Amino acid sequence: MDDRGHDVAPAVETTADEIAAMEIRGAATIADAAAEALAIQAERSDADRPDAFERQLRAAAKTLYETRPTAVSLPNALRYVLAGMDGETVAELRASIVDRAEEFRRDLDRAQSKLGSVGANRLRDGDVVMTHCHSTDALACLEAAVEDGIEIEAIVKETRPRLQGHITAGQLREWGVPVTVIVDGAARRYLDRADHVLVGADSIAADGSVINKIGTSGLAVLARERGVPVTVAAQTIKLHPDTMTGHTVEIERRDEREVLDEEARAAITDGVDGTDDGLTAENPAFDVTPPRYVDAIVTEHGQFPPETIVTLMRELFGETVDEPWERSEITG
Ligand SMILES: O=C(COP(=O)(O)O)[C@H](O)[C@H](O)COP(=O)(O)O
Repeated sequence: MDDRGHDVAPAVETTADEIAAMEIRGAATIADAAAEALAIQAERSDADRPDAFERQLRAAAKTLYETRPTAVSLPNALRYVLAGMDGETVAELRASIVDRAEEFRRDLDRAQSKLGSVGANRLRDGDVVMTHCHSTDALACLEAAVEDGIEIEAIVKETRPRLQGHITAGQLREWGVPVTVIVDGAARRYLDRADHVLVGADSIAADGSVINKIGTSGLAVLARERGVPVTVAAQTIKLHPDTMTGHTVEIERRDEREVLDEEARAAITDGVDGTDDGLTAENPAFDVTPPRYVDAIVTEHGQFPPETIVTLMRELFGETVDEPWERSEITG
């Protein structure tokens, strides 16, 4: 039994804790880790009956699902793997989950490299690309461009409060791309030098809205003002099926101490008598960029103006939103 009251393998709990603590982070990486964790649950299950095995798998999925609410790649991954659970015996069920998780992880990889080639087509020699946060889908486009011999430069927003921009900067330097790191507030000034804004996504809604790291929407508005095109790199696992029926995407609110730690709080309240209940910090982790500020969404199926993404969603999910991220209850 884990701290969340679910009967799951310790390795699944560890993965869930790492996702919650953002040691595993970024929508695609979270999906990959969740699929791997379900395979581990299947491999290590001590269930002696098929119904007990299924219950454990659904409990593991629930434990993973409850970690972070915004990246739809997480429930999409869990549902996809669970939907492949098939067999009459524990051994058959186990094999089906392990195979399905492997297939999922392979497809995720393939989709990202395909998307990378599509996105690289938007870049030309000498282009300067401004990034926000750290997105493996966005980086796949830049990697493909570098591999094609296209010379690019990057302006990397540091991305407060967790500074994921530093991860982006490190990766780009490894590939030999010249990088300028800026504070988030300097974006407007540096957009004058940028030819593209390139970001990832945690979820894409049916109306083409892009849900990504807090600060993305402000950057997109500024980019429109400056006439710099905004490209969103997002595999179809980021398409949010529930938004096809009018649901909105939950925005994660993280601990205020990420914004204002105890030392900073103490410095601000120095001289205030007693407990200063009047000082709070807000820490929404994501925001919503309306489709009118986005020029293109790049997926493994090609690139789309955001307003047309619903057509791709209908093609992939059908009217019943069954495919390819098949619906199946995460809990039993
Ligand atoms: O907003 C973030 C990460 O937020 P956090 O650091 O809070 O998880 C990334 O842009 C998307 O998840 C896409 O990443 P990827 O392209 O790797 O899926």
